[in-house]
Amino acid sequence: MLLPTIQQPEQLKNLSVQELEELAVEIRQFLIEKLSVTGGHLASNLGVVELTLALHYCFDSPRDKMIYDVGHQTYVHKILTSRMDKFDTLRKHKGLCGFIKRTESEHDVWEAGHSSTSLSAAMGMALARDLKGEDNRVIAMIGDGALTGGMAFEALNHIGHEKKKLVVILNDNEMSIAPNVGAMHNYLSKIRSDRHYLRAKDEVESLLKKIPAIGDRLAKTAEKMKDSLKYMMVPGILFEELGFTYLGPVDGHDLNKLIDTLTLADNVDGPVLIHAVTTKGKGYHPAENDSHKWHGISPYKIESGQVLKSVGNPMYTEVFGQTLVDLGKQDDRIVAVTPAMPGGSGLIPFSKEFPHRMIDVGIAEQHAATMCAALAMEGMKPVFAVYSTFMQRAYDQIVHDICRHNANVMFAIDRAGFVGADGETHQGVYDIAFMRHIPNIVLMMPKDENELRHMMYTALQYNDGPIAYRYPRINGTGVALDERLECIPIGTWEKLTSGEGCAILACGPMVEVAEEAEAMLKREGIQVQIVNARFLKPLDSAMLDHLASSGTAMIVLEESSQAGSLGSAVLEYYAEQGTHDVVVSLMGIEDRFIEHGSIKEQRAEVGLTAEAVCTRVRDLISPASGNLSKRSFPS
Ligand SMILES: Cc1ncc(C[n+]2csc(CCOP(=O)(O)OP(=O)(O)O)c2C)c(N)n1
Ligand SMILES: CC(=O)[C@@H](O)[C@H](O)COP(=O)(O)O
Ligand SMILES: [Mg+2]
Repeated sequence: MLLPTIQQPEQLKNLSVQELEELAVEIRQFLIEKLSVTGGHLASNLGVVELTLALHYCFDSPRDKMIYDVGHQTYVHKILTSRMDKFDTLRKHKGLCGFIKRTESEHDVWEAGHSSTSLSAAMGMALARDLKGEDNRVIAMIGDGALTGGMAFEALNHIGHEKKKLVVILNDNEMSIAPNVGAMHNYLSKIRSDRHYLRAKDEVESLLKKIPAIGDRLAKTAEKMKDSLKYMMVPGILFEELGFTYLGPVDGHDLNKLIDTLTLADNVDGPVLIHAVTTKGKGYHPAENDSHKWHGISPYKIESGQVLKSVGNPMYTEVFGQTLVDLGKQDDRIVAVTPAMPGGSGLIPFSKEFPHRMIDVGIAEQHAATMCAALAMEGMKPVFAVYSTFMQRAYDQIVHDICRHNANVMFAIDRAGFVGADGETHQGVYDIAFMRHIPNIVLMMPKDENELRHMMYTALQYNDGPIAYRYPRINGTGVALDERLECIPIGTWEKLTSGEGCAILACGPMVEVAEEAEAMLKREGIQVQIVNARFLKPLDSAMLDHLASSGTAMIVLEESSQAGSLGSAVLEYYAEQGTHDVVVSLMGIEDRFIEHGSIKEQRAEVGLTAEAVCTRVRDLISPASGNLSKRSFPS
């Protein structure tokens, strides 16, 4: 066994290619075994074993900067950089991060989680290197999916212009999470698969070499012919025209070829793009067969590939997906738009029912948002189905193209709140803050999956501009689903208890936390009232005025950034109303990034628990509290 002997990447340089190949087998076995217990991004990592070995064999990390796009495919990098023994804690609370993490290793030089940033980072590091007069290499590994992200094209454009020495490894496995889409994908497929195309290229090149330079006029003709033939035959001409030296396509599992190609690339002065062709899920049959499912996988049985699904009520995402099918049958104006997340967003049923009305635009949130605005302006009812965290990419398009046009776009914001194992790069905790201040937007969050369905129906009937509903990455509550859907009056909250006493204004899954706290406090003889603050914009001003006039102390309980979200909106409201003798205590997420772990652990870490709510209520109502001194600013 070679793997246990590898503590540092430089040890690879002493191995023969055959030994590297043996190491690749051991690494795959290690990944398959470890992730059968922890879960994680198995397919992507199985696909980059040889690429990562060749990278560390040919270059010298951390002096040479290795930048991984998204960073979900860095388990092999972590194995080779002394973290093998931590894989039992992969994506666990305070354990090994599932993405690149600078605090874990000096070899982790660029963190991500969101796609398509690697080329910009590579350009920045190459520019800094040259300005400092240093000579380290800069290598970025980007997948074919990540290459569909607009940022990647911005960076390609700039890199090709500046012609800095750097290497881009395009890991082309034909897959994003789902099968990849787009014209770039089709172009790469042509290069990858047209063997005739490649054979012809050799013949053409040998022909071109035979054309003697005869006299100036003919020589110019020959040159033009060479260019046009090259244009037709040389694969990767697109990248060549952008200023890169294109090398490939090369078998991304052939270590000999990879090492030769990386060595060749290292001798090119200027930007090089290596087109590596790989198989996502390589080496594990279930993952190779269905790399969409095995992109991000739960624990599984190795022999059968049976996933050990956690039991529980249907996820909110599932209820969303099924309800959208029902609504889609009633209204053929509905078009679902997803930036590369058809599976994760629950849109597969809708795409099967309405293949022409589910549009996957690739990893292109900005394009998706603006396209939705135009769809709406042409009378369609677009659903922009997007994870909260990835919607951050489209902030300007939401302001400039959707809300300013007051376009009837419906936002289905999934993964709202803590997301668990993906951690800080994926937490859906900022969208209330960055959406509620945009004019014309209506923003809702249901207390359960039944209310989600009513909100989806409300959004469909709403024709006064953009309207959004946000829902979490958790199982539903199991509440019965109404057959008949009705509109919820815009801007109305829901009083869930008849009692008086301290009011807990809770949204989304925090309603359940509030109900748990209410039961605990009742046993102490303390009454609280619970309000389902299901509209984040507009607020229920009548309810807020009533609470203030009755002198009720309030707690705003939300699984989102405390700064700028619902709690801030309530404080702003009272300030604008000149209501100064009101007590509002905020319970949200403090001003820091919350790392990976379970959602339960993340909530506990920031005090979004029933116990913490009870403590806050007791503090608020205790005689010593002196209400006014308790006017609460974000804690
Ligand atoms: C901005 C953004 N949108 C969506 C995602 C979700 N996402 C994570 S990995 C991935 C596909 C990446 O495909 P590729 O780059 O080809 O990597 P592979 O997994 O195929 O190796 C997507 C869409 C993301 N991380 N960032
Ligand atoms: C790496 C990445 O961004 C995606 O794979 C993401 O992890 C998917 O998240 P879900 O598992 O919540 O769909
Ligand atoms: Mg891919």
